[in-house]
Amino acid sequence: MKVRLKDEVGDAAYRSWLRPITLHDTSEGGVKLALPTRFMRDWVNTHYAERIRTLWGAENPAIRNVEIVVEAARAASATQNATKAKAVPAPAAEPARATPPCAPATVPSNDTDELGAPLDARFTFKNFVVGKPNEFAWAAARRIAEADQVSFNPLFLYGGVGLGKTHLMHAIAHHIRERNPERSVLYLSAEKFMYRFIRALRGQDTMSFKEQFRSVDVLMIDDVQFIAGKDATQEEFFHTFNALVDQGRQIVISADKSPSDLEGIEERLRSRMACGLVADIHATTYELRLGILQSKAEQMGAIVPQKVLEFLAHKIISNIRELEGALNRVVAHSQLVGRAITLETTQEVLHDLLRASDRRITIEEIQKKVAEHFTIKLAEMSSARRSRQVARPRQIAMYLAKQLTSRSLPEIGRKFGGRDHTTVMHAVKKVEELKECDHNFAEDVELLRRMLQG
Ligand SMILES: Nc1ncnc2c1ncn2[C@@H]1O[C@H](COP(=O)(O)OP(=O)(O)OP(=O)(O)O)[C@@H](O)[C@H]1O
Repeated sequence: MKVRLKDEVGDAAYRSWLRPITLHDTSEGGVKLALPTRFMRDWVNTHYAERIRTLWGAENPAIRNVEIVVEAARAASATQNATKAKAVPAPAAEPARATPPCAPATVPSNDTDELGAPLDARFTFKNFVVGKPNEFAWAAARRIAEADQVSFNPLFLYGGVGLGKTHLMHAIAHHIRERNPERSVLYLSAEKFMYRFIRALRGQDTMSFKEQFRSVDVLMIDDVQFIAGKDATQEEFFHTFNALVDQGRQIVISADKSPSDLEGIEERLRSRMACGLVADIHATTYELRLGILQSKAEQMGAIVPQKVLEFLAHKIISNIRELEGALNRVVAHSQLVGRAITLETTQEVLHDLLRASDRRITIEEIQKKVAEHFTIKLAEMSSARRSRQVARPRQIAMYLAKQLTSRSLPEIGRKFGGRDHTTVMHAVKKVEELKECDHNFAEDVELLRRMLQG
């Protein structure tokens, strides 16, 4: 039968799907054929089962029932590998996330596989402070973490830089693993997904890539905006996504924008990503910032006067990562010099940060100043017009926004008529190139910078 099938489906498909089939057991009138993973079983069931039954029936008329199953022993080891694979260090090629100060780092693992990315042990629900800006995302994340059955698929979390998307994703993974260690949870960045995919393509090993990704119970992909414009990776992700949803597995995705605002992502993938629950995390409020500072100080076992916490919550408003960094600096300084934390020492230690936040230049200010300087309408900063007369000042404004504010590329792009982060990147590069080769241009940009910095 296998020879016949090989002729019919071709060598590659045969090697991928049919050669691994083994005879599981036979009973009167029936036979069970086994495959090592659920994904392979489902694939063979969908694509080849009918043909197998016909051929089997022709060769063995007494066999009326052919069932395709997952062989327990091999399946268990496949699942175990997938489960273990998630908590291992990222390969060197994956740019590491900045490790926050005092970080007790990641959940340890002895595994050598490198499918997923490590989880930060501090990013739990217990350590996540809930407030108005994030309560919806938090509630959705808890629901996913606590549910035994998929209620909405995928969960799509989005929000600005450093507002807690990764923290919530790790919290979901920790919670599921604690409650149900049997469930395989795979967390990784979209960048790492792409890296793994390219490696599989190069090594002509896409079969095992597909198998690994499609046999997990929960797949979590962080910063999906990274695959914007990466067509092959999107295609693969699209199929992985569909295969998992079809099998009733949970998917959680994060991004810096909502699915409908993601540029460079194919329409069919965007609409798939939007069809579950989309939950956003808004910019922080004073109350949330204060709550987070209190919680972080407590976790660090540091005595920080309430006045200092309130001062920081008022002053550091950009994002939670920066807020946390400021508190870490104040506490570290006090421990190193052996002095209690006061409002004065805090101002001293953070003088650079506070000066920047006192005179925080906004993107709107930059747009206005640049538009005035080049005598174009302010609206051109966000318009779709591409003539040099308006495009160049727009690029300069993007460049200055990158230099003079702490906004991320996607945030800057949003302020310029919802442009993609790659457009901002291109603008920054272009202005840098022009500054190098055109002295007058460089002077113009420098003048604008000085005017903005007062
Ligand atoms: N509600 C919260 N409670 C406690 N800590 C928080 C909260 N939100 C964010 N943080 C902390 O802020 C830092 C940045 O959060 P995180 O890395 O999750 O942001 P992000 O939204 O994924 O950012 P990016 O867009 O850069 O990927 C982390 O140290 C995280 O623990």
